[in-house]
Amino acid sequence: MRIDVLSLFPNMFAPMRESIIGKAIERQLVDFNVVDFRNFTENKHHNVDDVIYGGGQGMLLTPQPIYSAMDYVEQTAGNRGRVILLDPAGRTFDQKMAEELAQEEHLTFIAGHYEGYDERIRDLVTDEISLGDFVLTGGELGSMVIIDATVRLLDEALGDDMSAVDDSFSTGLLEYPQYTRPADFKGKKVPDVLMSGHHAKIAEWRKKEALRRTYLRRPDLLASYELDVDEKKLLTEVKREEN
Ligand SMILES: C[S@@+](CC[C@H](N)C(=O)[O-])C[C@H]1O[C@@H](n2cnc3c(N)ncnc32)[C@H](O)[C@@H]1O
Repeated sequence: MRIDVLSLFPNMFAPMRESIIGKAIERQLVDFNVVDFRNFTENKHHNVDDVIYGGGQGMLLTPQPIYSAMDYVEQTAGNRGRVILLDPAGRTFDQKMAEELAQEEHLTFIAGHYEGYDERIRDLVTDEISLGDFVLTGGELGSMVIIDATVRLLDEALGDDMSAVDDSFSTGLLEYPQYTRPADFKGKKVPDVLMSGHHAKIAEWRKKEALRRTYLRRPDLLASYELDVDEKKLLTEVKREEN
C-alpha cells in the first residue's frame, strides 16, 4: 500500500516510525510519504493561507498549494488513490472504514490546519472523515489515527503472534476480558474456565463476556448485531444476571 499525507508539519509524523506501523513501513508493506505542501506555493513568501472572504477570524488554507501537491502525488504514484480530507464535517471514522481503507492500494490524506480549507479543496477528495465531535488543531493526528487503524489490518502487519480478528468492533462486539500470568494476583483470580483447557467452554465464556461487556457499555452495537441462537440464549442469561 502507498500512503501520502499532505501536511504543513512533516515532523509531527515521528510516531509513524515506531512500533507496528514503523515496522510495516520498514518492511515495505507500506510506502509512506509526507508531502509538505508549503513547498508547492507559487507566491514569493510561501504563504499557504489567507484571510476569509466575507470576514471572520483566522486564516484558511488556499487551494493552489494543495492542488499542486496533489498533482505531484499523481505524477510520482501514477494516481491519487483514495483522497481523504480530515474534517470535522466528515463521516465519523470507525472500524468498518478502516477495514474498507485497508483494501486500497493508495491512500492520500489532506491534513488541514488553521481555520480549515477553502471550499474548493473539497473538489479534490473522495472521502471526508472526522475523528469525532471535537475540534483538533490540525489533521495530522487524525490522519495518523486512521493510518494506524488501517495499516494494522494489512496482511503480515501484526506479525504471527497477534491477530485483529477478535478485536473490539471487528466482530461487531466489544472484546471479552483477557488475562495473563499470574493466575492469582493479590487474591484476584483468573476465571477457572480459562485454565480448564476445555476449548468449547472457553469459547462460550468468551462469547458471553463479549456480549456482557457490549450490553453494559455499548448497547447501541447490539442493535446492529445479528445474534445466532446460542448468542440469543447467552444474552438472555447476561440480562438476567445484570438486571
Ligand atoms: C482548527 S481545525 C478547523 C475547524 C473548522 N474551523 C471547523 O469548525 O470545522 C483545523 C483542521 O484540523 C483538522 N480537524 C479538526 N478537528 C477534526 C476532527 N474532529 N476530525 C478530523 N479532522 C479534524 C481538520 O483537518 C481541520 O481542517
